[in-house]
Amino acid sequence: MEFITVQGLKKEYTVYEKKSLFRRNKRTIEALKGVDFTVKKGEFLGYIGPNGAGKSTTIKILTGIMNPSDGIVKVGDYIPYKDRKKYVQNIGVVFGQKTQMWWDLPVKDTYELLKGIYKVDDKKYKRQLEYLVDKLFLEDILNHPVRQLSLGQRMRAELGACMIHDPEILFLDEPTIGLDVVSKHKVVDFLQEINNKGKTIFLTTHDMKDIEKLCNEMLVLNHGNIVYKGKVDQLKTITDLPIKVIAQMNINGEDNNLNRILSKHHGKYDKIKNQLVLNVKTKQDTSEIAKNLFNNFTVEDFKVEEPSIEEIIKLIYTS
Ligand SMILES: Nc1ncnc2c1ncn2[C@@H]1O[C@H](COP(=O)(O)OP(=O)(O)OP(=O)(O)O)[C@@H](O)[C@H]1O
Repeated sequence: MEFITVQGLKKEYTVYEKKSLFRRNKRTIEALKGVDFTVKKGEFLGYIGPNGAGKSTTIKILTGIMNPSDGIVKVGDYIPYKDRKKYVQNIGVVFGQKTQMWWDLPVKDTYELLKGIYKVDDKKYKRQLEYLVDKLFLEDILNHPVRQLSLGQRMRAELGACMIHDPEILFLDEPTIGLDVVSKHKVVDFLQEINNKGKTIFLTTHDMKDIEKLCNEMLVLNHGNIVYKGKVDQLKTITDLPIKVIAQMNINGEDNNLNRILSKHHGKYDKIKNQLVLNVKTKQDTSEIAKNLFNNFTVEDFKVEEPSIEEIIKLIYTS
């Protein structure tokens, strides 16, 4: 079932640039140029793109903060920018670079204010708070003012805040930005846990490791257009970046079999390091090569290196 539907989404910003004391130029920035995608209920979607691609603009429109210039946007039964008041009862939002909590209040007071704003009944609030304290390790920070928290503690508190009303969907804009490894683990594990429980998550991040770990689907945005949508692991099949086969093996003199492998797979044999490096097109090729090498040579070490998601993304961004 589609939960989010976006069709032909466009957003233009008008900016004025000062030309002289009395004159200014009007310029239109096309931040989104007709974006289409759907997100299913329970999906964990990674939304990525280089700086200025239009990710924040999309999130602002999806969360009802901003109107689109054109196109259709539907989340559940709502049109975010039209039904804003009712709509926000059903969503949770975290902007990693901004706090949405009351800076001077203890975390718990913010939660209680949110309880009132979202009209969460006492029993449900108590249950949800217990759950969040347990899963986000909030016990020690509940009574601390937000301004005293470390970035990692604050992010856990923010995630708790956006879950007080137990929304169906979360929009997270860079929730792990600047976090150390331990804090990041806690956030990532929590997101995995709530997605396993059925929450739909729309995540923007520059961190490919988070995307690989968490997301089943991904959208890649570049210059206001979607340039890839599909499974995270399938991304590896859309570029022709080679798979590297690296073998440690000692070869004396000329060997016709080796020469054939080298020319077929654009490879090199380094006689000083005793190392063979091949650039292979498909995974099937790698098992054939392994068979051939192990049958015909003394192979001390053999490894296959697939292109990383970072390399693929870099290629997509620059093409
Ligand atoms: N309020 C605004 N007024 C004018 N131009 C804007 C405004 N907000 C964004 N833009 C422009 O729209 C384009 C898309 O910006 P957006 O912030 O959505 O990108 P982004 O993918 O979120 O980038 P980043 O990763 O740097 O946050 C950029 O060219 C940006 O300069």
